[in-house]
Amino acid sequence: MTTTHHDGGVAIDVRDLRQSYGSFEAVRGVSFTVAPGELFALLGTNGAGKTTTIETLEGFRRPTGGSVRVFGTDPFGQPAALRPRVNAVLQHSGVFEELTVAETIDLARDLAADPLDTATVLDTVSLADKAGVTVRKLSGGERRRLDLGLAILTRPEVLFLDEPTTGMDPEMRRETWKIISDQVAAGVAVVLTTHYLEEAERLADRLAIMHRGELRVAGTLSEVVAAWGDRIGFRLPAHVRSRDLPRLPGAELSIDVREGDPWAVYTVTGADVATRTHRALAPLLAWAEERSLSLERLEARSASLEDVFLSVAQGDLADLPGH
Ligand SMILES: Nc1ncnc2c1ncn2[C@@H]1O[C@H](COP(=O)(O)OP(=O)(O)OP(=O)(O)O)[C@@H](O)[C@H]1O
Repeated sequence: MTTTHHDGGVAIDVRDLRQSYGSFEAVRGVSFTVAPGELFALLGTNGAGKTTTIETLEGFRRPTGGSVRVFGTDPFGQPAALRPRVNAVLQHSGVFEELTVAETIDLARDLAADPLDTATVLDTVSLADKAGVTVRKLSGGERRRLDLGLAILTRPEVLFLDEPTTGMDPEMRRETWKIISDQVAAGVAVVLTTHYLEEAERLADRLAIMHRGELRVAGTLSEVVAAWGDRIGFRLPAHVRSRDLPRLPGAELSIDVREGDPWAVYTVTGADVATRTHRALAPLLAWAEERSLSLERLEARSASLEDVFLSVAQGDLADLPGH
């Protein structure tokens, strides 16, 4: 019997998911939801557990703990109920090397209930001029585009994209982002894994950073970077030691090394960061003025997703606001 619950706008519901390979726990209590028309980006270090999470959502693995539901249905227990509604671009595509692009699309169409027509698929993924070329002869980026075409031709309501733009040049990547955002705009719920932070910045409605099987940070891009605060930084002037630097109100000082030189970095966190950053700058400039120091490469900026990612990757969670 098929039981499909309508979960008030939730397409994907992952609760305290755990997944082990033998005695090794690759996913250690992950929770998130994705709504129709929303793109959720799962970022993380190599081996963090992203692919394992996606494969569990696709029904390839039974969770060792917690639960996953897609439209209220258990993808491992009832895969047939979800097959018409879900599709994926996996890391390793399973296409036949000796078929042409058009033959590959036709084969996938034969298996689908209500597929897009071949010309539409070719046009959407800009492979019309490669229709007669065998898959073996496609470039890495073109193969990923074909994979995406095969995924969207079934008109899925949920799309799992596991590193969909790997091997693409910047132009093809941008075109692919447009294809993906068109899917989201049409109401598809998308879970995307990527190592390109810009890809997540451009596409994600919400994102999470995974490390060693756990979601360490999650939220919208602006929530994630706001929680990490602003940075005031400059190259440490010659003959100034870190202990000579002033304390600034609401800011925490650390010393980084950039391009081989020591840098002073003040991190400003808490509510109303922009005002606090502004207030911290005045005493810093006064301090430099009194000593006739010029603060080279002085910058005051919001944290970037890369700052947050690197902190998570380096595991210095003690420094991460909210942890
Ligand atoms: N079939 C398997 N058997 C045993 N261990 C596995 C298996 N598949 C994955 N792992 C391990 O589980 C952990 C999570 O792997 P997973 O592929 O989910 O990570 P990932 O975040 O997708 O990594 P990447 O970004 O490198 O693709 C890794 O330590 C990996 O070595």
